[in-house]
Amino acid sequence: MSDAPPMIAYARVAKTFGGGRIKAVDGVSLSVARGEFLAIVGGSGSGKTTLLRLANRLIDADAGSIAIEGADVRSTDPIVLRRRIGTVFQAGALFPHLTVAGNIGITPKLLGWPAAKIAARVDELLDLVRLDRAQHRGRFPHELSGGQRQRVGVARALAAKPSIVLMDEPFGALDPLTRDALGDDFRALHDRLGLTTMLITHDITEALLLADRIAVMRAGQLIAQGAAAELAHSTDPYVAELLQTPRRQAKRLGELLPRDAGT
Ligand SMILES: Nc1ncnc2c1ncn2[C@@H]1O[C@H](COP(=O)(O)OP(=O)(O)OP(=O)(O)O)[C@@H](O)[C@H]1O
Repeated sequence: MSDAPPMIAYARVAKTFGGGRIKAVDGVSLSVARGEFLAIVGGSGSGKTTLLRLANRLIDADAGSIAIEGADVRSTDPIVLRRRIGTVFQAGALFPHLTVAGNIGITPKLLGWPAAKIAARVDELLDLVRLDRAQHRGRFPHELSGGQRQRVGVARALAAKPSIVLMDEPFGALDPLTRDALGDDFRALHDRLGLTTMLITHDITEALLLADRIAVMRAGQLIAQGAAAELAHSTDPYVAELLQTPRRQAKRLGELLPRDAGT
């Protein structure tokens, strides 16, 4: 066992809004190991986005602490934090007036990289997210499909070589096939680059298929966490309910698409 601290560690974290009336995050303790892919699932308003925003200090916790590689985020310069943490949000989060190259290069530009180095990095990232360089570099976001926009969003998040990627429903607005392909591609990138990823999704099937571990949020609380097989043994009724749909679908699809069909 390594003594290295977790990449991300939440300890009894709480965050309220509305003068304390809304407990968005309510006493959450959660560790994410280096190289781990963690999915956060839960209903609307359960605190998923708030949990993610606390990690890169878009908002600050009211109680508890959050550490990145053992260092409290409150004592880390937010600029340094955002360089180490890439973020990908829902479709449409690109700057509409900037080209693909402009969008991908924005963080390196803010960090003062020379133009030639930014251009080389943009091309490298276009390759990484499997978009043809010449075809896409000069396009504007409105000239791209939803899936291409999200690939640019991933490239932008990776531009300054972060070790952590936070994703908030990144594939939510896409058609199922594009969503599936993008999810698989990102998972491969996560593995190849040795990233640590936290991904929010409403879709428990997506979480089960992509993540190493799943954290289940409900009313601001973390009610369960574990790999698929561990969640399958949870006695929590909400977790059981969440797993019902993928179980039913898997059974039905297994019946509709028998392995030996057509042979
Ligand atoms: N800036 C804010 N001001 C006031 N209330 C907020 C703010 N941000 C979040 N909330 C409230 O905190 C709770 C948790 O919100 P959060 O966005 O974290 O949930 P979520 O699980 O990400 O939801 P969704 O899946 O719908 O995006 C909700 O009741 C929400 O209305």
